[in-house]
Amino acid sequence: MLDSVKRVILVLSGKGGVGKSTISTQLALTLKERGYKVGLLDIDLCGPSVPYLLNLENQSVHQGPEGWIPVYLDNEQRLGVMSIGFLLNSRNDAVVWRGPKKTSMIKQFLEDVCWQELDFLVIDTPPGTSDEHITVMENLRQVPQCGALIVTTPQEVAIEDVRKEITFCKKTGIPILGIIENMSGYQCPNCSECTNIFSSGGGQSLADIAKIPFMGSVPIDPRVGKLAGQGLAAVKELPDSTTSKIFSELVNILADAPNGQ
Ligand SMILES: Nc1ncnc2c1ncn2[C@@H]1O[C@H](COP(=O)(O)OP(=O)(O)OP(=O)(O)O)[C@@H](O)[C@H]1O
Repeated sequence: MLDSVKRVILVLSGKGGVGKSTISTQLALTLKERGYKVGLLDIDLCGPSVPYLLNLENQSVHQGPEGWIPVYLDNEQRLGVMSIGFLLNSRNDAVVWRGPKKTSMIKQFLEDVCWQELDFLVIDTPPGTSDEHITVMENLRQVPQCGALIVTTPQEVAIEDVRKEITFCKKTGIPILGIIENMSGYQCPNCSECTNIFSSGGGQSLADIAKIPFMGSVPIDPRVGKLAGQGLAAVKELPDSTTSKIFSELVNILADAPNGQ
């Protein structure tokens, strides 16, 4: 039920393991810390990591009279979460489904979850451009305030795949909000110095070439990795970190953007 959702942010990546779920969860947590009502929908059917990242692994989803009731992170119900992970018996269960079954599950996720009134719905997608993406894009096309945030790492191979994501968004008509680079160098937790382990500046130069806003570079910060599994926001726990600054700025941009673009 997306009628009660003001803005949808689709988080995409060309490759797996670039930190898309970390970015999605930290974005949702930052929005919640700013006082927004937020939903986080994990449509990575084969590798749902959001329940783990928010320390909600033992929770399950309940069926209410009007549809599925999301799992809430907090008592005030400011952050609701829906993931296939809540429907599996164990973290080790594998979803071995063909396209049509995946498609109908995603449709259910988009149509049958009672989100209540939401300021933002953040959707964490699987890597690449699969059946799940096509289904979600087709269903979101009617949502006027919907845009995609593309996550990449600085390496050339990841950047190459972002080009495909850009083309995919253009073909499916979803506006691109911007590119965010993750794992951009290693930030030492002791001295805060940042070392570029991979190449640097790839996300920024691709954004310049494609004329897409660049939303910032999140360094590899072991403290951010540790927040995973605890459902904690970097903006609250690590207020002086680069990661915190990037997410604060990202939320400023998203909050100010007219029509979500
Ligand atoms: N900026 C960061 N600093 C430190 N660790 C990070 C950072 N970003 C992600 N990680 C860690 O990298 C691993 C992969 O991140 P994540 O699960 O978010 O990637 P993903 O792109 O969603 O993966 P998949 O494609 O498999 O769903 C996790 O262990 C996460 O804690």
